[in-house]
Amino acid sequence: MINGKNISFSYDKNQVLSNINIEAAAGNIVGLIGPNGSGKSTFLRILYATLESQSGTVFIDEVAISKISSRDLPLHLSVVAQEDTPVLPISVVEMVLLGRSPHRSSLQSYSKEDYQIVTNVLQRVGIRHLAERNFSDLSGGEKQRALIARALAQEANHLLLDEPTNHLDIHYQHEILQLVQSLGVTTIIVLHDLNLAARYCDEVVLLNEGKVVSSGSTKDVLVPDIIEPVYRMSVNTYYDKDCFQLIFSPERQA
Ligand SMILES: Nc1ncnc2c1ncn2[C@@H]1O[C@H](COP(=O)(O)OP(=O)(O)OP(=O)(O)O)[C@@H](O)[C@H]1O
Repeated sequence: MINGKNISFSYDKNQVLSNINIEAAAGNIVGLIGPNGSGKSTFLRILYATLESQSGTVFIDEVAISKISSRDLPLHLSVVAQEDTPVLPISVVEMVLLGRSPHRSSLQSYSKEDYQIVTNVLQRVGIRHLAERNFSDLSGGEKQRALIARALAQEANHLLLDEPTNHLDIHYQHEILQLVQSLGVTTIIVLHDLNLAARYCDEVVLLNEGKVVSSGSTKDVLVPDIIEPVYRMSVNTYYDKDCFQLIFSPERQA
């Protein structure tokens, strides 16, 4: 379980999060959605402890994150963040192997099992053929899949993803989210595409201007009355087999 309780945060005097609560129950996928600048990435950074909130607490399986050492945290929590590019040249396989480092001491070399896990996750995200390529030479979508592979190689049972479908073509957007769904890992995922959220998330938390506008089951939150004023778009819903989806059109000018 991942729990953020009463989280507030300001950059200097600019308050960007006010009293945010989120709960991802074991094995659930919770979507964090909201317009540009609503505070999603800031909130996610607080959840993985690269930013410290001025008030509130984050819990991983009911243990306050401040009580988990920085060495142990990656055993519990994998993260795919935005702008996560290595400074030094590194091959794809070396990059994904970094996901295994929390499982060994700094003096230990990677084991046969580590290499096997890395081969498996490269296969699962569809980039096994790129294993020996330089990471920084990959396309945006290939890089994104390598970063997801690294998070999977980490084998933590909690996952935070900041716009993992960024740069991915429509096939891989669905393939990666199906993969995340198949893991059964407790996940909080920032998504801009509300139809992907509708299809793959169990619950969503909708932020606007640093506040929670609505949270709960995906089908209760992603409804026109809630979505239209936040995104200033006209919204209709329809069912694609058993999954509801949204159709957007610009609001008519008066
Ligand atoms: N390092 C920073 N210093 C000061 N202000 C910041 C910083 N990072 C973000 N902000 C501001 O905090 C607010 C929330 O930004 P954040 O990136 O969390 O929003 P977001 O919902 O993830 O946006 P987007 O959908 O555009 O990625 C914005 O007004 C942004 O300008």
